[in-house]
Amino acid sequence: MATHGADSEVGRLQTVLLHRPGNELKRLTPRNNDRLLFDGIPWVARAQEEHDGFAEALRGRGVEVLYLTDLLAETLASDDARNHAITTALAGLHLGDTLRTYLAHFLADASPAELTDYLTAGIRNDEVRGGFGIVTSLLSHDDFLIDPLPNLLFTRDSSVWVRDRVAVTSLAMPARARETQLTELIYTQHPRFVGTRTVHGWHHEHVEGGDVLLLAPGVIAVGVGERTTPAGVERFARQSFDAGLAHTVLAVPITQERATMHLDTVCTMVDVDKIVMYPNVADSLTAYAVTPTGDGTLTVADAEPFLVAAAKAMEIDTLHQIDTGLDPVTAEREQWDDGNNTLAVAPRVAVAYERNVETNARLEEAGIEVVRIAGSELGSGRGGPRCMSCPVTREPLPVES
Ligand SMILES: NC(=[NH2+])NCCC[C@H](N)C(=O)O
Repeated sequence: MATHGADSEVGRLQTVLLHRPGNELKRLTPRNNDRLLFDGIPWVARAQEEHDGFAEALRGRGVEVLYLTDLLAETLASDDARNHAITTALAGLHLGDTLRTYLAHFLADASPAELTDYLTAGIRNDEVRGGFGIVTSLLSHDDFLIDPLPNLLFTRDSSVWVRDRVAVTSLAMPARARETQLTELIYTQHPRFVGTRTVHGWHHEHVEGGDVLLLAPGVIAVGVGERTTPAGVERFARQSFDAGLAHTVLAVPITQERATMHLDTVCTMVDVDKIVMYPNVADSLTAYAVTPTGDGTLTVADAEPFLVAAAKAMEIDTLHQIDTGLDPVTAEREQWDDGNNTLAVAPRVAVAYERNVETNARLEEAGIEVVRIAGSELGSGRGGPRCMSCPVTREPLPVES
């Protein structure tokens, strides 16, 4: 088993998990896009081109790019994994036994590549050639029997590596819940990952990877808002302490609304002690430091300004906020377009959407090298370079002497 893991947001990125957008995006219509968490209908071919540009930019920096669908298809070569994937995908109570039995046979006959496509792009009622019964008649022709997963694109949310373990997350929105069945399958059954120890899981309280920031080795910030719940952060903190993954978890309340669905929509680390932050929240963001007591209980400190609590936990003088100095309107526009959602490939080198001209200029003024990528179509799902990537391996940060 290769060694995987990450203990920061900025250690040199070695291996990353991406999902190249595919047929699942072709399922989006003006009637289902809200439910499927897209703000528009992307031009799929262009989204793929943009995504290929993203992957190339990463490879150009020496990063190994893994694709989720490749790993899934390889995983599904095993009968055990296939059976598991089929059973969980068909567990929904909307199917009924007649259709479920038909689909189970149909999917069992599919090749690993075909099955991967069905599991990610879904199956519509009118695409099925058998299993006809009362459910087929009463569902409408465009109802999904297996939901498509257009948000697989945002691999950050469906798993997160902390040190040498991977947390399979628990996604809050029904449109995304099934994603973690796939990441769990990959991490438990793909030959590359067999033996990896996991924490959390889709059956636990909600925690999404976009809320989890590895501020420094041993210090994890977790946003709590639309996606990660208070109970989710409690469970995650306890598990992280028990597994020796962290000594402090900072629970960071964020506004429960779409524009700030995850902590990484308002701030991301760009250096060991530098964070780019949406100016409109910078003054109000707070954190509760959660630490273990040793007897299994948790100590919760009073809320403090986020940057103060973070610096204390990280044992540094100051966590510097890159002051983008933007006026509130420009700041709000660029936040919406994921200007603060950068992916560090090394300390002081960050991938960002080219469209966020002002934020990028401020990053450069602060000494951060910005690797720009196109994202006009990718951005319609509301996610930037950080959301679209799950770091599997980062070089550990050098230990300060
Ligand atoms: N880590 C993130 N900010 N992910 C963005 C996810 C966007 C996705 N459409 C959703 O609503 O879930």
